Amino acid sequence: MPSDRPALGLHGLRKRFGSTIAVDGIDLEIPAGSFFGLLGPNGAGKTTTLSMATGLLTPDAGVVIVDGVDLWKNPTIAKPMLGVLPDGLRTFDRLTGSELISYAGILRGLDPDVVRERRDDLLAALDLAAAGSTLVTDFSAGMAKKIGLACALVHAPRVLVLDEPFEAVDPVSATGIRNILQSFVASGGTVVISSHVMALVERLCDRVAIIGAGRVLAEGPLDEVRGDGDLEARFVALVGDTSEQRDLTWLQQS
Ligand SMILES: Nc1ncnc2c1ncn2[C@@H]1O[C@H](COP(=O)(O)OP(=O)(O)OP(=O)(O)O)[C@@H](O)[C@H]1O
Repeated sequence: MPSDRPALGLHGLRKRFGSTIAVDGIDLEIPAGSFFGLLGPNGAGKTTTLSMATGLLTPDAGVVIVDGVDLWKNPTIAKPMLGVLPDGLRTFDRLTGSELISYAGILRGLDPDVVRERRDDLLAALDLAAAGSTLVTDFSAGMAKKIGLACALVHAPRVLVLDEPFEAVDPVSATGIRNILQSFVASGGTVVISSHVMALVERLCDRVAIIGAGRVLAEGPLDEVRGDGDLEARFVALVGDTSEQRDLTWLQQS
């Protein structure tokens, strides 16, 4: 059973890169057992937020609490509770997919026999048989995403934080990933994803947050955030269309 304690709490998170304020005071509580969607336009601060929430990027200010443990004060206790799929993080590209999953498992302190068993399960479940013996450097974008997901899952963490897990993944694989994540949540696990695909978020997530310019614009149960319309309409209403309207007449073919 999920506990009453939030699986992940972000309190007053801030991050600035030079003159760019990427995250401007984000507060979010993600209940245990929820499937949480983090939405926002390009450059809204999703990746920066998730990087700070998972110990990959030091916040300028703020606190991250994983199941009651302060991540930045007690990383050795908090980090093993997380399974993280970062966005575009470089990895060891002279390893095969299979070796990379094993490495992730060993790094988490798992017994080698357990690692082997889980690695084979993950390669099969994520349809990664070919990637198992392919060097990371030769991966397609979708293969890299799926191996990254396998590395995030191998130690059976309590909380999965996945930055755009469905990006570049084919529809059959996406169905497999959806099934894995949904049964993880049904068993009491917590999933946080960022995504630009509204239909997917509406289908999977029970809670969402929409962020813009590094701030939370709306947060809560999916039905409350989207209100009477759909999520895309709410997203556009909150974020606004900032693109300049121009007719690209030079693009017209006749
Ligand atoms: N390492 C960095 N150095 C400088 N600026 C950065 C860095 N990382 C992010 N930014 C800036 O911080 C802001 C937020 O970026 P971030 O990648 O968090 O947004 P995002 O919501 O994940 O965007 P997208 O949907 O396009 O992936 C942007 O203005 C970006 O240019």
